[in-house]
Amino acid sequence: MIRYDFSPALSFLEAHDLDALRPRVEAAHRMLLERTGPGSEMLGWRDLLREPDDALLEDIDATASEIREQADVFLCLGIGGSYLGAQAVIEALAPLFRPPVDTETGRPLAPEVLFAGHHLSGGYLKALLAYLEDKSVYVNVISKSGTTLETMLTFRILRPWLEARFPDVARRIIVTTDPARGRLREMASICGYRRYAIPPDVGGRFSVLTPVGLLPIAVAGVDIRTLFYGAVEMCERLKNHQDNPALDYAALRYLFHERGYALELLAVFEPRLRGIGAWWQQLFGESEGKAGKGLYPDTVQYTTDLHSLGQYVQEGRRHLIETFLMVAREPEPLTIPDTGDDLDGLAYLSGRSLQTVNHNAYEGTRRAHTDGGIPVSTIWMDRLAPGPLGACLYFFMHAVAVSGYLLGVNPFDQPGVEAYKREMYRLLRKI
Ligand SMILES: O=P(O)(O)OC[C@H]1O[C@H](O)[C@H](O)[C@@H](O)[C@@H]1O
Repeated sequence: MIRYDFSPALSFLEAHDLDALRPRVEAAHRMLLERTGPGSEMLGWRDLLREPDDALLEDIDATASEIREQADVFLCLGIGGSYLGAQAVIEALAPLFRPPVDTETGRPLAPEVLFAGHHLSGGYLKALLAYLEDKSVYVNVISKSGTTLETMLTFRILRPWLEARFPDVARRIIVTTDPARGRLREMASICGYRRYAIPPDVGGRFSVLTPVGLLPIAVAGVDIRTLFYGAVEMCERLKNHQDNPALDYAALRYLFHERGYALELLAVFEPRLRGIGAWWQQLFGESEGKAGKGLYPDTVQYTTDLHSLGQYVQEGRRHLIETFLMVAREPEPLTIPDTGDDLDGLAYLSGRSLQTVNHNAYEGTRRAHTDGGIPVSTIWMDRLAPGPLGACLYFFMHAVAVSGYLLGVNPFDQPGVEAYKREMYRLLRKI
């Protein structure tokens, strides 16, 4: 379900570079599989795929069905890995605009899934509260630590608002947090909120296939079982050293990192994949950005960004590599009509699909950027559907673990994130 084509990038390397790196790539891969690398206590994101908990998937689906029945809005409070995975999969697979409506009742078939607690904007939250007025609201408070300021402050503001409007408020608040510790866990126990557990050995940026991502994704109407088992299948496939696209991707990134490249652009041609890019940025940035190492991860959405950043990518500083994330088979094509005239000079495209034009835009961009001195490679997902997307999520998680080990860092911790928090709390205690 995932194919990685790195042939264009090879022209920027010596013939033996990849083969010379192979033993180190396999050693890094063995570290992951045999749990001998740094951070091996945090490999729950693989274990939950190797021993699927079908009862949990069914429970999440049952809760999601209740929420889909009862709620107009499902509000997810979380930041970083506690919302990026859910947002990414929902953006990729759920209806793009308003959810479909029940033809008899006129009610939307699914609630709007909205996000908050991912910043400290008072204006945003005031506008959101006004929007939620007179709506049936369920809230999922998601925090592994149970102490993250943005999430918990937002919940502090929302709690009285919910209590004033919903007599069954305890039923409408679902907490996803550590099963044994943290303030949020205690609050849920004291206030009688329903709880889902984030496995202690799964880090936030690796938690999309736990209840952190799966409950919001299920509420949005996405088939979480097929998503989950797409990842299970990919986890099984990537156990082999041979014919392993995740190892090839990790190796290519490492080779260019060692040759002084500083950034990686993940380029998508489908706006629905922009959220996957944001999730990928945290996954790679937070896993590799340590000890002065790591390619800075950035996401671009083409062809849109070719009209704003295309100049830089084509002729700016040659310090970036470009990885395209493409969908091989598009859903129902949109055909360009024959308008009976050629006023726009585009009559020659009549009868072709817009998807065909977009794919040719990709091919043209790939060639131009290669000619412009950018090492380009492409990750192909065969369809934009739950199974292939689950495979894609696991592909990136597997690749970043191996890539982090190649860099000689622990891919599963994030000590640097505490620095700004220390400064911020020092100031907050003085206000
Ligand atoms: O889930 P939480 O504990 O609230 O953490 C949410 C996010 O913030 C932390 O500071 C880390 O940088 C992230 O890895 C994490 O996903």
